[in-house]
Amino acid sequence: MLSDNKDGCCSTHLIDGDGGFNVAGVDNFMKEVKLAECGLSYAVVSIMGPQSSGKSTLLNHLFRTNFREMDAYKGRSQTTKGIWMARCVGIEPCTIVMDLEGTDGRERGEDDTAFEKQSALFALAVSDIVLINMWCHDIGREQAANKPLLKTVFQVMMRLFSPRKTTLMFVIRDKTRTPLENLEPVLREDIQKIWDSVPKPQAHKETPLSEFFNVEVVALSSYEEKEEQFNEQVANLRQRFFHSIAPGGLAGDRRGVVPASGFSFSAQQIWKVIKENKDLDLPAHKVMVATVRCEEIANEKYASFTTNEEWCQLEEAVHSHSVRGFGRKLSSILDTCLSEYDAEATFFEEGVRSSKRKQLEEKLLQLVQPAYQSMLGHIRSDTFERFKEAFDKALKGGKGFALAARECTESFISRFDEECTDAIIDQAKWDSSRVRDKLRRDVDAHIAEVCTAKLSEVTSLYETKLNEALAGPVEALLDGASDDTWPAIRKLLQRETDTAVSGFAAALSGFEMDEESRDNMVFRLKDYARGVVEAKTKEEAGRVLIRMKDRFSTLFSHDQDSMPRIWTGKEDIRAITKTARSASLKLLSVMAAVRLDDEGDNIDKTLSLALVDGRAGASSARSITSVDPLASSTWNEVPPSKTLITPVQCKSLWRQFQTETEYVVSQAIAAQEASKRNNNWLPPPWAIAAMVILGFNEFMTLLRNPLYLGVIFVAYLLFKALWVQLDISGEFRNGVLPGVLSLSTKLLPTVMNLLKKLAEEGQGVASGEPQRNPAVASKSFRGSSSTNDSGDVSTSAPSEVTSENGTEYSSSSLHDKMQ
Ligand SMILES: Nc1nc2c(ncn2[C@@H]2O[C@H](COP(=O)(O)OP(=O)(O)OP(=O)(O)O)[C@@H](O)[C@H]2O)c(=O)[nH]1
Repeated sequence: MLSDNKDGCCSTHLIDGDGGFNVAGVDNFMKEVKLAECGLSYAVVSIMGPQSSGKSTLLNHLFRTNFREMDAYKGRSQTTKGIWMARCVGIEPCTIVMDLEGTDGRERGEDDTAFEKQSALFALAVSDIVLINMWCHDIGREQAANKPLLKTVFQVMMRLFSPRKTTLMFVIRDKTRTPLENLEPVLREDIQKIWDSVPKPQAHKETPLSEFFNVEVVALSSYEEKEEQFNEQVANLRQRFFHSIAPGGLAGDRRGVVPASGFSFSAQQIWKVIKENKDLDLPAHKVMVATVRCEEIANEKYASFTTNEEWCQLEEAVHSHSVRGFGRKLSSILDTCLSEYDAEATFFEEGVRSSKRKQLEEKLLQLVQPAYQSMLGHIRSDTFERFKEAFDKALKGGKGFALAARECTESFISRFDEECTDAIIDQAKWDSSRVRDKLRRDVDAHIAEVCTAKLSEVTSLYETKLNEALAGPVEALLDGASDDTWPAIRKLLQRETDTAVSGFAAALSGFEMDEESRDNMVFRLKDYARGVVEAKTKEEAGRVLIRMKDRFSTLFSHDQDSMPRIWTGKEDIRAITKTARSASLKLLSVMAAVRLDDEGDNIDKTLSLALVDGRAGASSARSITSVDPLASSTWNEVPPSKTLITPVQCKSLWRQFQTETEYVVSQAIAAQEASKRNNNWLPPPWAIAAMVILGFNEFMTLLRNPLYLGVIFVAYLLFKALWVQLDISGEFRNGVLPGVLSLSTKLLPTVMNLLKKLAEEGQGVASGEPQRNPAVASKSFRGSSSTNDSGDVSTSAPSEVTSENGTEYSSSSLHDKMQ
């Protein structure tokens, strides 16, 4: 029910005739006249007076409104029902005027809940200026129509806890010739009388009327009879409503005024209280209105913040990555939101306004906090990742570990602080120290992890170096076991350890470790070096028997020039064996214990005495000295931790060694004897001399008759062929009797075969085919091959035997037999 005229006046039914508050109508009216934007710069004027006393006519002329007026020709009857509201046209600041239903009407009752009283109280509560319309002729009259009205006004005024000072403007209508100067005192006297007659609460018993009201009086000519004058006087009166709220203006003290945006709610609540017939506490009402309105504004601003595009984008972005200028952007959005609240709530009661602002701020900050935490999380993880990269780069660039760690930590923690400052929301001032602590912990943990990895890298590097520098040489030194082996190993260990330790200490210097930790690490490296030597020695001790056999074999089968030995019979096999065994025993004694601490021991002597030197006499003295020095599981001077081969094990190993080398020695002895036999093939010199002297005649006969020589030569060839065919020397190798038996079985077939071959060859000669003598060819071939096999052997007849035997006696053959 909103009406508008062409002049821009807008009016609405505020309260209908049944006392119903037109909420929608008022809200529409407020939007239409943009009342909410007025803040405190607005005034409310209301008019009350007897029914059909020309109120609407006056208001329409005074404020250019469009209230319904009674048609003059229809007679006096009620036109205005309830309360109407309109905006005054052309009056600044915005002035709202309310036209109240006329009093004294026959339609309403007289009790306290009468609409007349309720609307009067409402008008007093919300208006700055109340116009009281009265007929001029009612002034001074005892039964005047305005008296009950004034009584009502003064009575309801008491129901306001802290009444505001309202301007009561008495508008005298249809003024007579009596000038206003004469009328006014009479009117004021009437008013005073009514004030005095009104029962007042104890607190206001003595309070004068002027405490509650500014009383103004104006008189207007009759609109119906002197319209021109009426219009002129109304125009003058209109001037008084311009800037009515300014100091000294027509409006009252405006103590209970609520900001324009809260007008609708305030009016509604006041009407509600009045309808419930309760007293009106305006200050409390003001606070209540402020509370409700500020909350409404705050909720509105909160809602508009949640849908703010800029904020939504920022929130979405910060979920996935860090946003530059996050704090600045968010602070600005929050600031705008709070400023808007401030602007709208500025005229409401300060205490309420601030507390609601605080609540709004808290709610907003609660809303944005996850985004801030997310931002801090991004800053932390980004900083940490960048720290790791920079730290790695610094280390690769050769910077000392501790220095790099210190510089990178400082640099990235301060970068984190900078970025946190960038993310700080002005309104919140949240503390980022917990996230900073977490970053610090992550950084420290990473440094510790890298430190451990780098230290183990450096350690394993130097351990590898030590391993390379020690394992091979130690093996070589142990292989050439002698009295100097352990001194040499100790020297090698010392030298290599010193080299490694100096390099290791230099590498550790960058870590700036405390002295104790560094010493511990150096100590562990030294220990490792010893461990390498010990492990190598242990490994070699595990295959000492093979080493001993190798050494024995090498020494036994080779002469001083490392040439393979040929057992010609001149060698002293016993001495050679003893030397080789002593050397092998040295190997055993060297590997029996780890001697890195240069503490003398008698292992070598004990072993020599027990196994080599003392052995000759041992058998004879066995019955006398029953104590075996090797019958023990520990060496006297060596702790068990350093013992690799116990005395008992040495003994057992030596027995095994002897058993396994015995065959080689016996083979050598056999070879030597065979060699001796071969060398003794020719008869002794005296026999040769006897043969020459005694066979001189036969020799001369042969010289004289060459035919004998030819026969002898043929016989020799036959004999030689038989020798070769029957392998006579081979057959007799196993003894005389087996040789004779074997030859007797093979002789006849071989002779037959030989004769057959000769016959075939004779036949070949008879048929005139030139043919080589196969026996000669065979001999020539075998002779040359045997010469090749024997190498430097040059004896003629026995050379083949020697050469064949010589092959068997060579060092390699001996070795093969040992294996
Ligand atoms: N005598 C006289 N009559 C007037 C004056 N002004 C208006 N009227 C007449 O009084 C009658 C009622 O005028 P309204 O303006 O409707 O009066 P009202 O007080 O608004 O009436 P309700 O709203 O019903 O209480 C109309 O016929 C007017 O012409 C005036 O100054 N003097």
